[in-house]
Amino acid sequence: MPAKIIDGKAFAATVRAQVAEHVTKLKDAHGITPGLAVVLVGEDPASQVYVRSKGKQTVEVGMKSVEHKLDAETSEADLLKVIDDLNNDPEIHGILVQLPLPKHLDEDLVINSIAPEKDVDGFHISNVGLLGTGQKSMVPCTPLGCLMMLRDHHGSLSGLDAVVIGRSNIVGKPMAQLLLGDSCTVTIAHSRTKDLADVVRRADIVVAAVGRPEMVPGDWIKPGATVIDVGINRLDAPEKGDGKTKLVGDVHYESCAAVAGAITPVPGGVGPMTIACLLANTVTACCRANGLPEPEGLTA
Ligand SMILES: NC(=O)C1=CN([C@@H]2O[C@H](COP(=O)(O)OP(=O)(O)OC[C@H]3O[C@@H](n4cnc5c(N)ncnc54)[C@H](OP(=O)(O)O)[C@@H]3O)[C@@H](O)[C@H]2O)C=CC1
Ligand SMILES: Nc1nc(=O)c2c([nH]1)NC[C@@H]1CN(c3ccc(C(=O)N[C@@H](CCC(=O)O)C(=O)O)cc3)C=[N+]21
Ligand SMILES: [Mg+2]
Repeated sequence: MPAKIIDGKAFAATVRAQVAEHVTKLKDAHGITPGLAVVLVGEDPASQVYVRSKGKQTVEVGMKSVEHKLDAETSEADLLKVIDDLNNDPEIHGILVQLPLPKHLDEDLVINSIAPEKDVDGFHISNVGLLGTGQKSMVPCTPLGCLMMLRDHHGSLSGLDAVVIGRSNIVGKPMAQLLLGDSCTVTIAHSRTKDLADVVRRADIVVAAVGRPEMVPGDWIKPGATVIDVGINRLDAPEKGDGKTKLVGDVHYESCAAVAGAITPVPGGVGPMTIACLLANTVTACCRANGLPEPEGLTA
């Protein structure tokens, strides 16, 4: 039987509808509008597309959207000043600094300068520590989106073998924490892992977050396993015409879909869920800032 395709685009639309409903409540009952600020340093075209689509969706769910575009040579002091102003702005409940930053800027320092309660990416050391100790935190958007799709598909994840390929601070590590929190037996694989194929073959759940186009072939997948493809790789697609490109994930979709029980496509899988979870985190942050009840089912 071919795999069930987990439709992240449709799922994200339902998450955004829940966010929009909660935003309306906040406005009508309390006169509060959640606000999200996105800070982009430099002119990476891919980041610009992504920032634009976040801004558009933020407005569509009824929230305030602010974009700070700083040039690539911005000094650390100037960037920290922008963040400090946003930390102190009562109309801003969420702050996202688009990564990666230009090399002259210290990413850890910059991220840790965001007020933890406004850190809707969940990258601040304080949120990382809270998540790792099972306390209420801001949960990173991409892993949260993956978790929502996994819970929806499986019901309970308890006791399942999960393999996360990739150990980055923004995807792999927090993903592993969330799976552990849902009582999976978790393995984190990376570039030094021996016999990756054998490790992946044991998994009921495979999350691929590597950044290598189509590197996971179908013959690594246990029949019936769930495959979550986080990878976003833009490749040239001369077959579509001159200068055209296409997006592919970190798994080889066709061969994996032939053996998996369920799989997320690229595009239309994890990506849209990431943005929806960013909006969800912003509403959650706004509710916490105002001592109001949080939307249910929109965090881990
Ligand atoms: N859909 C979405 O919303 C998002 C998608 N992404 C995408 O997810 C992917 C991963 O992103 P990110 O976590 O930031 O990437 P990083 O480059 O930060 O991390 C990649 C990880 O993959 C590991 N890795 C590299 N090569 C191999 C290999 N041959 N075998 C096993 N492991 C390997 C690395 O291991 P080591 O640590 O040993 O070097 C590292 O831990 C990218 O394609 C990115 O574009 C990212 C964020 C959001
Ligand atoms: N501070 C920070 N937080 C992030 O969450 C963050 C970041 N920096 N830097 C870059 C990565 C990447 N990322 C994506 C989110 C959505 C899509 C997405 O919506 N993708 C669509 C396709 C978009 C297209 O066509 O290009 C899809 O998969 O269907 C992709 C990638 C978030 N990131
Ligand atoms: Mg990275």
